[in-house]
Amino acid sequence: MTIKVVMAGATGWVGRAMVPAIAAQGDMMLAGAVARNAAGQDCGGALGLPPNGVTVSATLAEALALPSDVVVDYTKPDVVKANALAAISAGRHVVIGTSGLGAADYAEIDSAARGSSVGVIAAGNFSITATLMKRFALMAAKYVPDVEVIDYASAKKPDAPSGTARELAEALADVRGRSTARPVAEVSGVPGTRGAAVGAGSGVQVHALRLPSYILSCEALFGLPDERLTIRHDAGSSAAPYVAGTLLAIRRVTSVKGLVRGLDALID
Ligand SMILES: NC(=O)C1=CN([C@@H]2O[C@H](COP(=O)(O)OP(=O)(O)OC[C@H]3O[C@@H](n4cnc5c(N)ncnc54)[C@H](OP(=O)(O)O)[C@@H]3O)[C@@H](O)[C@H]2O)C=CC1
Ligand SMILES: O=C(O)C1=N[C@H](C(=O)O)C[C@H](O)C1
Repeated sequence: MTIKVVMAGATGWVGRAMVPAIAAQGDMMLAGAVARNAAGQDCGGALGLPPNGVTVSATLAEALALPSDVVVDYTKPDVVKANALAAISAGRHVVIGTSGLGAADYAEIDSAARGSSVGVIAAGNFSITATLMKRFALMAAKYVPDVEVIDYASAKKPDAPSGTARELAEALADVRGRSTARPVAEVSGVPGTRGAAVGAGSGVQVHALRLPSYILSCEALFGLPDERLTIRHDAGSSAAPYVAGTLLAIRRVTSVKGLVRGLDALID
């Protein structure tokens, strides 16, 4: 079966890496593309590639008027949830790369997907080394309950924390034991400097830095008396590392019902 894929955010940093990658797969075809500024243009031409016969739509609703199986979203944090729910209600499976959503949003998306008998795979980071970072951090959290997350991104990133840090903190909060840190409510001075708690229960403190020069780096810091462990991922300047994980999710999502969160759930 050929998987017909709609790429929402086709002209963006990740989308423009995904479009030729999808076209190069023997079991996939690009069935639609969404981006406002290139609306009406041939998608290949809009990316400086040979024409591919897919006309860019201004909205996902427009792209959903044509047949497709999977919608991939790499758009913006303020667009992704509505896109995902619209795709689900149109009976499409969804792969979510866009950041900005948390556990409550994903619970809603999961319920909608189950209601429509479609699958959703979402990952804050589709790169293999970021996924390993999450896996190693979750292993460490079983032994070391005191952990905090530092989230480094560019000065212009519109959301905080990043998708990478949010998924990591929410997952860490689910497995780690009781922190020995003084509760933030009992801290004097400027308690906000202790970061924000992300995740269930008392959460995991996340500290988001936004500075020119960073793409995305994420650190889980674990502390025990007289020793520390740092597990860190650094993203580079190309979108290439996200392509293979997103293609894997496109293949897997057609046999999923409801939400699967994290690329780590798809790899052994
Ligand atoms: N999960 C992962 O592994 C990764 C996640 N990300 C996340 O993915 C998201 C996208 O990142 P990136 O590719 O850098 O973003 P870009 O800003 O480079 O691209 C965004 C794309 O979405 C389109 N878009 C934006 N707003 C709308 C809208 N309202 N309607 C339709 N299309 C829209 C843009 O086109 P136009 O403006 O013309 O509409 C563009 O094509 C971010 O949240 C980022 O954090 C990034 C890398 C990896
Ligand atoms: O906005 C970005 O650039 C990135 N965002 C993703 C996130 O929010 O975690 C990750 C990616 O490495 C780059």
